[in-house]
Order: sequence, then structure tokens, then C-alpha cells
Amino acid sequence: MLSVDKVRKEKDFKLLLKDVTFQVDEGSCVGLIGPNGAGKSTLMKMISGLEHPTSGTINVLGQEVGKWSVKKLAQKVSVLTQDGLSPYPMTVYEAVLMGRYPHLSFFQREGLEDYRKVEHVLNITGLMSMRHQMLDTLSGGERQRVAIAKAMVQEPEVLLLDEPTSYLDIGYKVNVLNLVKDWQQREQLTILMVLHDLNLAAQYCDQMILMNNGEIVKRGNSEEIMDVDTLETVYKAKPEIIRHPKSNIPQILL
Ligand SMILES: Nc1ncnc2c1ncn2[C@@H]1O[C@H](COP(=O)(O)OP(=O)(O)OP(=O)(O)O)[C@@H](O)[C@H]1O
Repeated sequence: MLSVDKVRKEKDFKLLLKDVTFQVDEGSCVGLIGPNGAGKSTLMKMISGLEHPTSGTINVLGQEVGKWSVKKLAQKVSVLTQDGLSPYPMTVYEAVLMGRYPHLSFFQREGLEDYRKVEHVLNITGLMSMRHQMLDTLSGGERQRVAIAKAMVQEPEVLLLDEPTSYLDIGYKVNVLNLVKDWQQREQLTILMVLHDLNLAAQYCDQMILMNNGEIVKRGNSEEIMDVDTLETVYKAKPEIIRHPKSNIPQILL
């Protein structure tokens, strides 16, 4: 579904990624974690086709990323960043409708089926009552929800998220991640998500990939990654590991 094979990236005589290799299976949610400067965003930019590896290959849905046309890639892969949507002077409805554009031909206008999809998504994301509100009047958390709605109507097979919750309060963090998780389960979506918050990554991701200094240090589930020695080596801080009282998933305390 998504495979990264021996990817290396050099920039300005600096080695940013060293032989990074991993796969994300169809329908699974993998969290990319690691300290500041580990190379997570650099890797995400290459997977989304914004930058090219110095060597190695990245395949999405069986084809090398660089070989997809921009339009085809936009139909298959949706990218969400921490900034969400820019506060352009357009309504929530118009912004979400833009998610249909990769599916329309150059002169084609959106049709009834596109409007129906937008309305369905506005309902499931709880944005229906805000559909006439201008994007530049929304809070950061609301705008991030609109970004998710726009990505949903795009109907991608792969979703790439780079720190989608970093500027959000705890209520919105959970809200945004629940929307994404429900979507994954409903549509068998394949997700690769950069998260700084290890507790959220452990709760929401099926697997985690821990990066440091441009390399993968460890891949595993929350039991394997939330290990004091592993985290101390990488983050240079010694966390306490406790268990979530409801889910029993390991969580850290600093
Ligand atoms: N254009 C560039 N030229 C030189 N170095 C760069 C460039 N872009 C990124 N880097 C370096 O690459 C390294 C990895 O950066 P990257 O943004 O991928 O890390 P990250 O894991 O996403 O970090 P953070 O969690 O802080 O966002 C950093 O040391 C950064 O300084």
C-alpha cells in the first residue's frame, strides 16, 4: 500500500534521512514519532511528492510517488498539516467542496453527486451548522475540522497527517483524532501520521515508528515502543510508564 525503501535524503551537505525502510499495510494507522529534528517532516514531504529522495524509492498504491500525475496523486492521497487550511475568505462549504476538485476534469463543474458528498461529510464532521461561516472567522480547531472534511470528500485511499493536533486544545485533539479514526475504520483508510504526543500515538495508532537522527530506531505496537529504556535513549528524558485505566494502553508521565 505504502512502502518506503532505503530512502536517503541529503540537503545542503547534510544527511537528513539514512536508509529509511518501512511499509504501511492497507487499512492500518501508523504513527511516526521521534524528537525534534528526527526527520519526520522531511520524510512526509517526500511521501506526499513535495520533495524527492536523494536515493531509494517510495511507492504509494503500487507506483512510485514521482510517477503519479499531480491530479492522480491528489485523488489517491490526502495530506493534512498542522496548519490545516489557510484562512482564505471563503465559506466552510466552499472549502470542503474544493476537496472534490481532483475528481473533476478541467472544465467540469461540480455536480449533484459532489454536493451530496459534501453535505454527507458536513453532517458527520458536525460542520453543517457552520457551512456558511467564513474560514477566516473560525478558530484553529474548527479550521482543522474543515481540513479533515475537505480531505474526506476527496475520498483518498491514503491519508498523511503531519502533526494534525499540535495547536489544538485537548478537546479538539481528541475530536480530530476520533474523526480520523472513525474514518479509517469506516473506509479501510491507510494512515501515516506524525504525532509528538506519545500518549495519543499509543492510543490511536496500530503501530508506531520511532525515528531519531534520520533513522528508524524501532517499530512496534504501543507495548513495544512505550518502553522506558527506548524512550530515554531517544528523548534523553526518563518517563514513568503507567497504564490507561480504561484501555490498559501504556502511557507516559514525565
Ligand atoms: N532545507 C533544509 N536544509 C538543511 N537542513 C534541513 C532542511 N530542512 C530540514 N533540515 C534539517 O533536517 C532535520 C530534520 O528536520 P525535520 O523537519 O524533518 O524534523 P522533524 O522530525 O519533523 O522535527 P520536528 O518534530 O521538530 O518538526 C533537522 O535537523 C533540520 O534542521
